[in-house]
Amino acid sequence: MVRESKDSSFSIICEGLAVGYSGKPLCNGFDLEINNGDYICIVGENGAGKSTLIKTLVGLIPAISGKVLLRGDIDKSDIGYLPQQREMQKDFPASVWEVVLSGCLDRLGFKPFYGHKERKLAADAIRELDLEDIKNESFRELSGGQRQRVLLARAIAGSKKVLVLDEPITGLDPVAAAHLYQLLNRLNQNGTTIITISHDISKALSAANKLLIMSDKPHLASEAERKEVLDV
Ligand SMILES: Nc1ncnc2c1ncn2[C@@H]1O[C@H](COP(=O)(O)OP(=O)(O)OP(=O)(O)O)[C@@H](O)[C@H]1O
Repeated sequence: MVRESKDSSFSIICEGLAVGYSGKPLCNGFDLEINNGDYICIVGENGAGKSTLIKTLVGLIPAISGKVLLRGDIDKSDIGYLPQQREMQKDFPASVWEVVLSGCLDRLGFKPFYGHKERKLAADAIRELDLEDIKNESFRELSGGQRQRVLLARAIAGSKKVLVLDEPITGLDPVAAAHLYQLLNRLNQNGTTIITISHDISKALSAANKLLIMSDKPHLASEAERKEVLDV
């Protein structure tokens, strides 16, 4: 049975959720509740279905069975998504500003153009991620670390409620990766709910309050499992 959280103003609830492709599940149905303020790190072996779960959570692919419910003060447009670097177009012919602004597309509804509100959200995200100096530069000419920051700004412009990040440090050098973790911590401390996949488990875990182990039976790690993962 799904528990209603009284402390949070919203929850993302997986109810008997099984994810996969072409009707074939990668896992058994499982229950999970994500509350606002959570920082969840998804871990598991290669091919376990971590990215598939994330894509199902953000609504890019349908669940095989069960469902994802949004409860409380949240809707689909409140969930910002950062795909894996290898899945996005690196030679996108747009400026940093245009890429960040495009994060507000979902907010436009039936409006044909970006308005003052969307421009302000994009400008705030650019400031927050320290991108003002490069905001007129071409996205395709940036380094991997800069690109990742721009894409994070894009996701934040779309929503600061929930950020779903698929291996956000892929391709980043250790310094850029450390900056990214600091930034995610700051966002989380300021109220953004974060759901991330990371292979750098010890770093991700130092910030995450919940660890979701993706396997045949996806579940939140016990304290003992958490310690075990950290010791590996
Ligand atoms: N579009 C797709 N159609 C069919 N099968 C897919 C598709 N994308 C991924 N798969 C398969 O689903 C399984 C899970 O893939 P997924 O990318 O979710 O795993 P992962 O845990 O994120 O792996 P990794 O740690 O290597 O990134 C893999 O066997 C993969 O080959």
